[in-house]
Amino acid sequence: MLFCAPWRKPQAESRSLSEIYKPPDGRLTKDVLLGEGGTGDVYKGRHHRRGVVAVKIANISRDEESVMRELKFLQQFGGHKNIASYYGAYYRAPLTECSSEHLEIVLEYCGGGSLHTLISRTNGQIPEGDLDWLCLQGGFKGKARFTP
Ligand SMILES: Nc1ncnc2c1ncn2[C@@H]1O[C@H](COP(=O)(O)OP(=O)(O)OP(=O)(O)O)[C@@H](O)[C@H]1O
Repeated sequence: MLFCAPWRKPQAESRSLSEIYKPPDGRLTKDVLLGEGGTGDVYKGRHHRRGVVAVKIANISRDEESVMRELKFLQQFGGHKNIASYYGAYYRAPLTECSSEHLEIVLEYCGGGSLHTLISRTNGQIPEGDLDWLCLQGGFKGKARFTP
């Protein structure tokens, strides 16, 4: 049986985003562009402790609410076997007065590519065994089964 936690009014966060999401203690590098999403571009990168990761550059100046919603989701569900793990987020101040503030969201790198890529690559003819596996999973991170 499922129980819902009682709703509590969120406490006003008095700290700034730059205080909450401090830049990493080590280095986070970005390499090739993996894709573009609603909240920002995603790069393959390397984190000093996690190794190969995906880094989403989320523009908080443009739509802070969507970015925070996505972050909340990742913090809550990132440990699920079908959802990329969330490793942390780092605040990047604007470089100039005209540029934007960003959060660099560090995620588990999923090397299998997207379902969309798989459909295109197989011309819509996903092998039956793979299809069974995908349906059973209800989604996929692509870590085990497919290679890019
Ligand atoms: N953890 C990851 N590992 C590998 N590639 C990723 C990862 N996350 C995203 N990508 C790549 O970046 C693309 C954009 O991902 P993103 O999650 O930002 O957007 P989306 O899910 O396609 O759309 P939306 O932002 O609207 O939810 C994906 O299609 C995928 O190619």
